[in-house]
Amino acid sequence: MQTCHSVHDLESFAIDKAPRAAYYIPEYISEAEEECLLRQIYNAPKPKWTQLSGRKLQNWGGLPHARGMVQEKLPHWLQSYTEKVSSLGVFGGHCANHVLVNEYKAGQGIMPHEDGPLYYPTVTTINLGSHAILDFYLPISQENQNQVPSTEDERHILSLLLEPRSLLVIREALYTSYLHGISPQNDDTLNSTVVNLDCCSANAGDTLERDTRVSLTIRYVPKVLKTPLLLGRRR
Ligand SMILES: O=C(O)CCC(=O)C(=O)O
Ligand SMILES: [Fe+2]
Repeated sequence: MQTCHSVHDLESFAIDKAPRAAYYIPEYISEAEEECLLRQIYNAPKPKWTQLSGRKLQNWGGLPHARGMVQEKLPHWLQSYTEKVSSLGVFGGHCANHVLVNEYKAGQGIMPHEDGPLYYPTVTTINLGSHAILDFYLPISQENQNQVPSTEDERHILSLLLEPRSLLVIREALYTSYLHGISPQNDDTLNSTVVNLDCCSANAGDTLERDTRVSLTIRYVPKVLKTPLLLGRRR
């Protein structure tokens, strides 16, 4: 297995058939690390979970906000992964300070969306438990609505298979100019729109049954505020 310690090493994991830039590293963490992460996630206090319509999530590091994020210290079990991923140099020399943990049961997903301007324009995802198919779409905007097809199917440009223990990195135009989402299904048939099968253990034509998947989306929020607690201490 190739090792990956810097942006330079990362280039060898670039997915050529995707617009710039997607990187996919299979078996980025071990089975023991995967188990340990899942144990920590499910050991978190119940109120840490927020139930949304198609998934539930844990937010770590603070709530991103236009005025700045009041930063919260990451727990040690996440800190080691934010450091490991940041050492790839994907956050412009900064260390990731924010992690969303998403849990999807079979049949759940996330609507096509952009991650928005509060984050540094790179997202890194550690995949746990079960696979997902991440779909990318051309967005519709005021300016391009006449040039872009109207149905979601027609705007779909490609998909990526995310297998358990892999790392995905999305940045540049693929991050800023496309939408991404996961459709709410119980299984996925791997067709020719899945462009990273060369690097996966599953094969074209396979149908993969979904089980519970947990993703860690690790990001850097550039705008942070000093904590009110610290400000309050000044005399
Ligand atoms: O679970 C995933 O891989 C996608 C999550 C996502 O798009 C997000 O948290 O913004
Ligand atoms: Fe997203």
